[in-house]
Amino acid sequence: MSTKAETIASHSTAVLSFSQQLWESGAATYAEILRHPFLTGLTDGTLSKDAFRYFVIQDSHYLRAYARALSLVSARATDPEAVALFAGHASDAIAVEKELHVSLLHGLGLTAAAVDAAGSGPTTTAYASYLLGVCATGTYAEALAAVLPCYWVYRDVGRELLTRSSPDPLYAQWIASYGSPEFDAVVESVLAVTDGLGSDIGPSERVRCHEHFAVTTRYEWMFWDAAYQQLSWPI
Ligand SMILES: Cc1ncc(CN)c(N)n1
Repeated sequence: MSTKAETIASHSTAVLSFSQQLWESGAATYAEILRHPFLTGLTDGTLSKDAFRYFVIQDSHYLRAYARALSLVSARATDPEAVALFAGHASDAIAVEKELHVSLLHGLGLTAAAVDAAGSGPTTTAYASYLLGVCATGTYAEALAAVLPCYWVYRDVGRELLTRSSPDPLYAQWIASYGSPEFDAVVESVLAVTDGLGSDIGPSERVRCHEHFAVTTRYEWMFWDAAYQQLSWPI
């Protein structure tokens, strides 16, 4: 039986691009994400507004941390185009929090003050801490592998959900934003940067990249699950 490192190394010599190799580490979780009742409830309109409210509030907190993580990815990049790409995405994450969430929050009867008062929940805090930890202390490739599911999972979920949309206008608005051609172009640019790194990465760093990708894909599932259950701090 081959070890995890040998399996990953054999993929790296196969025809798969680096991003496709990483995707394999999160593929089983991605299949579960599509089946999660939060997402099926978005498209059939049965998701409770309280669960969606929780999600939008927590996503505001998440996007603040995500912007800081992307700034760290930008600082670790050496290619000037990648530096500019991730710095731009960090700035965009702040803008998304302001624009998309302001309109969604308004539609949900929430205010920015309510978002601040709710604070970052347990799953948001854990996910954000993991991202920031890897981006601050890992290599550039590790940082990229950790943030990649945030782009890629949302793009693919957006695409998938767009085929079904939602009878609920607020849910349809959220689905349209991640299923848009503009977001697709953003994700493709990050996948191109990821694939450009593939041959420069050593075996142990490659294993860590796969671990980060698998963990943050799991956190994506957990983020929707936390909203579905409206998880709060136990103490
Ligand atoms: C939790 C989470 N993950 C990813 C995304 C898309 N950037 C998001 N808005 N929120």
